[in-house]
Amino acid sequence: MSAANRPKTSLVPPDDAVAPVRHPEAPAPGAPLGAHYDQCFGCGEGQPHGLHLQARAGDGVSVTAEFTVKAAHQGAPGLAHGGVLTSALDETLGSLNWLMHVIAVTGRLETDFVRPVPVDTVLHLEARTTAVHRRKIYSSAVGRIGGPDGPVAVRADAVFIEVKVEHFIEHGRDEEIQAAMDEPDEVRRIRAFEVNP
Ligand SMILES: CCCCC/C=C\C/C=C\C/C=C\C/C=C\CCCC(=O)SCCNC(=O)CCNC(=O)[C@H](O)C(C)(C)COP(=O)(O)OP(=O)(O)OC[C@H]1O[C@@H](n2cnc3c(N)ncnc32)[C@H](O)[C@@H]1OP(=O)(O)O
Repeated sequence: MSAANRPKTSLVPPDDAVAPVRHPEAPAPGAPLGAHYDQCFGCGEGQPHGLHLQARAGDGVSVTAEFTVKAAHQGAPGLAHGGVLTSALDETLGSLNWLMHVIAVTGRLETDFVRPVPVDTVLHLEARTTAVHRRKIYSSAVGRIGGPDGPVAVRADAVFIEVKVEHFIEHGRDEEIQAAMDEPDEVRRIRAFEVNP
């Protein structure tokens, strides 16, 4: 069966899924994770059009992040675009894989929009990995408004799929791949993940 015809993977882990394992060298709870790629739309500091999300490690395999909705993120007048909020959730969920020293891409992501999010609102994001099954990583996130304990405005469930570094080298545009390979920090970061405990 081709990948395009495969039935959607359930967002509920199978019975023989296992608990996620925090890597011994993962940043301590409270420490910032830093950007995984300077030009990333979600977290890259060098990306002028990006969301500039900065995730911090939590306990176990969990993270927190804040995202301020700007005027450039509107869908309806004065309200955040749902796709932008989903991007913020995707990035926050994606950063969880860093705590396990696993390189993974989003396979499936489902968002519930619970409350409208006005411009200038700070979205307080929290995400956690709940289970791992072979290459599949199951994670969930919520975004609250009005403070870290405020009401939930968005929530999402996702399945990430573990990939090798070669995934990016094979599929990425040569120009950007070459530039990333010329960055010693980027290469060190990504190569460190190839050796798992
Ligand atoms: C030294 C140079 C460095 C260069 C790189 C530099 C930096 C890169 C660093 C980090 C970047 C990492 C991540 C980015 C982080 C955050 C950004 C947010 C995350 C994203 O925004 S990321 C972009 C959007 N994302 C994609 O661009 C994926 C496109 N897609 C594919 O590339 C393939 O489709 C793939 C790889 C997903 C699977 O392909 P495949 O052939 O490897 O795997 P296969 O088919 O064998 O499936 C194996 C098992 O996964 C299940 N499975 C497969 N596909 C699924 C799906 N869609 N949903 C649910 N489950 C799925 C199967 O059901 C099976 O499950 P089971 O084991 O139970 O049978």
